[in-house]
Amino acid sequence: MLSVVPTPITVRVPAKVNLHLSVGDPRPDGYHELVTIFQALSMTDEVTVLVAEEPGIDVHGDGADSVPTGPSNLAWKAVQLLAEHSGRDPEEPGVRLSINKGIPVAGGMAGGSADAAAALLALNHLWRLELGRDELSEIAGRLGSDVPFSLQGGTALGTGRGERLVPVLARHTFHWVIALDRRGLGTPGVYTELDRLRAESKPNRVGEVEPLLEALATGDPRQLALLLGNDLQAAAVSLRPGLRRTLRAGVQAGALAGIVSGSGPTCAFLCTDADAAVRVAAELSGAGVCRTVRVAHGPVPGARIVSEDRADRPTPPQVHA
Ligand SMILES: C[C@@](CO)(OP(=O)(O)O)[C@H](O)COP(=O)(O)OP(=O)(O)OC[C@H]1O[C@@H](n2ccc(N)nc2=O)[C@H](O)[C@@H]1O
Ligand SMILES: Nc1ncnc2c1ncn2[C@@H]1O[C@H](COP(=O)(O)OP(=O)(O)O)[C@@H](O)[C@H]1O
Repeated sequence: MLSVVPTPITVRVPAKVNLHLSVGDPRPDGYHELVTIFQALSMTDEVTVLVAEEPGIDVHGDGADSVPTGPSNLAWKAVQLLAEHSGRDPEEPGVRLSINKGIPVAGGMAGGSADAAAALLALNHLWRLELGRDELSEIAGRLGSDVPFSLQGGTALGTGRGERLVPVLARHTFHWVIALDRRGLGTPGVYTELDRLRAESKPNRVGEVEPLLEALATGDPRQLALLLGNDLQAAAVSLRPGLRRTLRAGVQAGALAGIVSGSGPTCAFLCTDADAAVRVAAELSGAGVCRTVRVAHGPVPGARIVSEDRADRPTPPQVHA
């Protein structure tokens, strides 16, 4: 018997940085109420989904060794949730995932969330579910607080756990230098450390978000640099004191400002323009304060299909006997 097998679908999905991250008190469900501004950056993962009798995941690229390939992989959880949602057997979804990591693992740049968002979008097409963005975003929010933003991309205001999003006007491109640390930091531990610090002293809190929204609208990186703020930074630095040196080194290298990205330990440095970012990156890599340095820009779009060769297209499909 002949059966037509849809060809694989690849989705490219961006990392994020939080330009503003205001963390409230813990809620009864253990999450913290946030007011955050996400920006999607030009560091990306690629996730390919393909129909396969033998389900599974393979992971390639930077940090692949520390990404789980079993059921705890967030992208696999996305496969199972979407299978369940669409009446398939979540234990036998009949697909393989191939993940190519360009986003640092456990770096505070939402790499796992990005892969989950990519898997949702790719399967929506592979399985021809035709779910709209709102429905996908609702499913994404059940996988993790950052997953809806990985789908949406651009620049957005996040509230609630970070999953309720409103797009933000940011007409200009901002240029960043990203300093990757040698080891990751676990997100829950960083939130717990912030609660601990707050119980014993009164660490500074970031201010209101409105001035930062105005700076984004003007597109002036100097104005934006003055307003970057992250309540989790103190907790990340407390757990990883070496980050203080990294943050200082980036500014000494010529960045306008530096910030810990989300729960860290990655640090993001805002630069005046693309040339300045290249200069800062070169100097920072020579300072020996981090594992590696990259240049990125934002905002960029959220998860999007970069290769699609569906059976209903004029190109011939693969045919398996
Ligand atoms: C800190 C942030 C900032 O954008 O990102 P990362 O730096 O980790 O990428 C996010 O809040 C991380 O979002 P995400 O990684 O999706 O977190 P989730 O899977 O939903 O939750 C993991 C754990 O983080 C804590 N958590 C997360 C979100 C939130 N608003 N309050 C919390 O306290 C909880 O301990 C939760 O059990
Ligand atoms: N697809 C995935 N990519 C990366 N990490 C994953 C993935 N699925 C599960 N994880 C686990 O999630 C943890 C957090 O990873 P990641 O999402 O990259 O960081 P962060 O939450 O700091 O943004 C990792 O330590 C890893 O064990």
